[in-house]
Amino acid sequence: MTSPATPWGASPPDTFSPDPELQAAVTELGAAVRDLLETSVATTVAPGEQADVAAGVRELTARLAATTRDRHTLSALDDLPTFRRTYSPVSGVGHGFAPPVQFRREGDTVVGECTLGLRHEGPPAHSHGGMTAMLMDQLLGSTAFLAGRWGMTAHLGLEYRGAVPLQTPLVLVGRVADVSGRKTVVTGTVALAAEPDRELVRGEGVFVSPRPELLERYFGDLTTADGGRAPGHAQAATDGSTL
Ligand SMILES: CCCCCCCC(=O)SCCNC(=O)CCNC(=O)[C@H](O)C(C)(C)COP(=O)(O)OP(=O)(O)OC[C@H]1O[C@@H](n2cnc3c(N)ncnc32)[C@H](O)[C@@H]1OP(=O)(O)O
Repeated sequence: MTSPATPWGASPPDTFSPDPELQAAVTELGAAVRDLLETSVATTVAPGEQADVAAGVRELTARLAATTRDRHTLSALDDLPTFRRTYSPVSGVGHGFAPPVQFRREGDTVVGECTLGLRHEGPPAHSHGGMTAMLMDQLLGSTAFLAGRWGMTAHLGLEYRGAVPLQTPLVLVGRVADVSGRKTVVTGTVALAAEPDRELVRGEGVFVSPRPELLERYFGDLTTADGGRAPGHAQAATDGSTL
């Protein structure tokens, strides 16, 4: 496999060194919010207690709102060349909704494990179909990325073959199926970790590295956390040779 690359360039992961104190605090806050979200949809405590807790949560939110970033500003913990995204709703340790899933290469596949919670519920006791689609999108996109082929989702197709249970370890496996020009086709599955060969969801995605005009339109205003221009500003490969 080639080194992961994005329109923002390719850099070895060890060239980005985020502030460890910030990383630890964001990870801890993400975990605490995750617990809060999960417990908030599971709690059966009395209405008065829930109202009291809501008031306390609003106070805490006001403290965090003292300084915030807008959508064009990267988090100080994020690195575009290595696609390190701390607040991804699927893989971000700083995101309370995220399971979160970490993906790794295994041979010619990309594998991730996670357990969904009540905050991801669709049909009772089972995953929302949109949540499973989000998992699949991230799995397939990460599979393309870890094969050195960054792209945006142009097409995502899903077959829901079995309901995905909550609070049960899952295994996600992705594989690059085809590569041409700026386009990468990836397939993937979601299964129970205890029964990895029985596919519950099967997906196929087409990931396309956008042409330069689109990159500029989407990401041209991005700045780093300290107000500088985003590193190695977006430049599309025209033929996919570096992606
Ligand atoms: C580690 C990272 C994990 C991230 C996982 C999450 C990923 C995401 O959520 S991305 C967000 C969701 N996606 C989007 O918002 C994308 C919206 N769509 C777009 O911006 C554009 O349609 C985009 C960028 C996909 C393609 O635009 P553009 O660069 O103009 O492509 P275009 O020149 O038309 O086509 C390039 C090639 O792709 C093909 N292609 C484009 N769209 C599709 C499609 N839907 N299906 C199949 N092939 C397609 C074309 O046929 C063409 O192929 P070929 O070179 O063989 O002729």
